[in-house]
Order: sequence, then structure tokens, then C-alpha cells
Amino acid sequence: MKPPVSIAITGAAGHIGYSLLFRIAAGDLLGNDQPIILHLLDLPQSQHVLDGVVMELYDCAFPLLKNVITTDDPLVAFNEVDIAILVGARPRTKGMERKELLTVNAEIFSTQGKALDKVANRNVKVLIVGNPTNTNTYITMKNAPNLSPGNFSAMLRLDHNRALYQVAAKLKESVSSISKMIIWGNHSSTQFPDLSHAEINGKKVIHLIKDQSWIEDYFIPTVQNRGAAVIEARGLSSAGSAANAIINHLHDWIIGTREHDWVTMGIPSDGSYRIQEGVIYGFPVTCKNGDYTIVQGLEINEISQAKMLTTYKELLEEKNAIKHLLP
Ligand SMILES: NC(=O)c1ccc[n+]([C@@H]2O[C@H](COP(=O)([O-])OP(=O)(O)OC[C@H]3O[C@@H](n4cnc5c(N)ncnc54)[C@H](O)[C@@H]3O)[C@@H](O)[C@H]2O)c1
Ligand SMILES: O=C(O)C[C@H](O)C(=O)O
Repeated sequence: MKPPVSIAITGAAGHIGYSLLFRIAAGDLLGNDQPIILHLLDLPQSQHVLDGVVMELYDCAFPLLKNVITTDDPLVAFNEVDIAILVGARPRTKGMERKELLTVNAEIFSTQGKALDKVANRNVKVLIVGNPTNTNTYITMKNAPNLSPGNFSAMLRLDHNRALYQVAAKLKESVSSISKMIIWGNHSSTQFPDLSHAEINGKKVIHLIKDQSWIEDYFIPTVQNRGAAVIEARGLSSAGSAANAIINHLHDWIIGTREHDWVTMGIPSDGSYRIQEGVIYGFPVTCKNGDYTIVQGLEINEISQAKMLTTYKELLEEKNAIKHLLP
């Protein structure tokens, strides 16, 4: 039997938490031979909800679930954890842009960054989900100077999956036949869902679609605004699809990406594709042995470059707005 992996999840009493915990405990993240210990963090007023969730987790009799710790203290939640999933934050409601959450949520991530810095395993993999995810990742990373920047990533996998589905539906092909999708930049309505490198069985998707207006007028805005469309329809932000994207993101980061494919992760730029070093930007990456590598050498035309710049500029503005929260 392998030694257990400790996984912290913040906002565990919330909607995403409820869709996520049971799948992790069932083995969807790390496989059905990997025992796990869950560290669940939520606010003091949500502890009673968390107690109910823990009863249900135990009632599933998951063979892999070795222990569950609940707490309202980040120092307890992150103590020696191998993986930290930072979900706990306020979601937006109808009519809001995600960056409007910066002022209400940013503080959470400076506190939690400091706690991770103090007590987490030095190899901890930290995935920030709470919005606005890119800038919250920046705040968390900057407040944890003793951990490597490579330990932090923001979630753009939901956008990546949304893009895969739109193409699969358009071409009546299976989702798994599509490779090399990219979401550049911010998890916001300025993101650039880029089809120019995507392939199906070695053929370029853009040559199969043969309809530039579908790409410009339907595909890109649909993916950019899908979060808002879900909020409009459900009255609540995505939870099931977000939990699924969390599992996909961490699974691929830890276990590795498919051959001849890549995934999108929000990671600190190393200067690639003219994005200033340190900015948390959605890039195509391959993963192996627990590390990611930015896919290099992709040809970027002028139109794509302009779209990549728009979303980059928004990230610089967000970064500027939270300067006071950086050490
Ligand atoms: N990156 C993405 O793709 C993506 C997708 C969906 C949702 N989100 C974001 O995820 C966040 C959570 O969404 P949700 O639907 O689960 O919201 P929710 O309101 O249902 O749950 C949030 C939980 O976080 C808890 N919380 C708040 N502050 C906390 C703190 N300081 N420490 C610990 N817990 C805290 C709340 O008590 C609550 O239980 C939102 O910011 C949402 O916008 C991101
Ligand atoms: O759109 C939101 O506010 C929630 C989430 O970021 C999403 O993309 O569904």
C-alpha cells in the first residue's frame, strides 16, 4: 500500500467542494491505489455544514479515504500537505465581471499564501480556483516566497474543456479526438481561445471547420462568456464542471499529459510569447514527472498576437490593483 497523500481543499463546504470531495475520495484524481487524507478548510460559520459533508464522506465507505481533518485555521489545513486546492472565495453573481471580486477575495489569498509558505510540504502543488483565479494565484505565490513559483497554478482548464466541447459538437467528433487546444491569458472574458493549432487525428481543426465567422463570432465569445451564461441559467456559478476541471488539471500536472497533446494551465510566465516574467498567464503546457513545460515555438500571427496582448494588459491592470497585498 502506498503512503497517503494529504490534500487540502479550501471552501470545502461550498458548491464546488460538494462536487469535488467525493470524486477525489473515490480515486478520480490520483488513481484507485492511492490512499488520501483530506484537510478541509472553511470559515467558522460553515463548520456545521462541513460536519455534514464529512458524515457523508464517511458514509460512502471509500476504501482510499484514510482520514478527514476539518478546520477554520489555514495553518492546520495546510500543515504538510502535498496538494492544496484553493477554492474558498466569493463567487460572482449575474452581471458581474470576475475582476470585480478582486477587492472581496484578494485578502484571502495573501493570508493563505503566508500559511502555505510556513507549513506546507516544500513540493506542494497549489491550484488556485477562487476568482479572479490568475491574480489570486499571483497574490498567493508572492506571499509564499519560500516555495518555488513552479508550485503554483491558476485554473483555466474549465475554459479549455469548454473549447474542446464546442469543437467536438461542431464537427460531430469525439472530445478525446481533439488535441492542441489553447486558452491564452486570463480566466476572464478577455481570454483568447485559440483554435489555430488544434488538431483532430493530425488534421488542423481550422481546415475542417472552414468557417472563420463561426470561430470569430460564435466559438470565441461562447467560450469567453460561458461562465456568465451558466450563472444566468443556474443563478449560481459552475460547480460540477469546475470540480471536474480541478481533477483534470491536477491529474495531468501530477500524472502527465497525453502524448502529442498539451493542456492549458495558468502559470507564472518565464517570458515566453512576449509575456512579462512572473505574470500568471494561460499557456499550453506539457507535464511529465510532476513538472510542466511551456510549449515553445508556436507560430503566432498578428491577429492572435493582438488578442494575446489584450488579455495580458488586463492581467497587468489586475496586478496593479493588488500591489498593496504583496509583501
Ligand atoms: N477558475 C475557475 O474556473 C472557477 C470555476 C468556478 C468557480 N470558480 C470560483 O470558485 C470560488 C468558489 O465557488 P463556489 O461555487 O464553491 O462558491 P460557494 O460560495 O458555494 O463556496 C465558497 C466557500 O468558500 C468558503 N470561504 C469563503 N472565504 C473563505 C476563507 N477565507 N477560507 C476558507 N473558506 C472560505 C465559504 O464559506 C463557502 O463555503 C468562487 O470564487 C468562484 O468564482 C472558479
Ligand atoms: O464565471 C464564473 O464566475 C465562475 C467560473 O469562473 C466559470 O468560469 O464558470
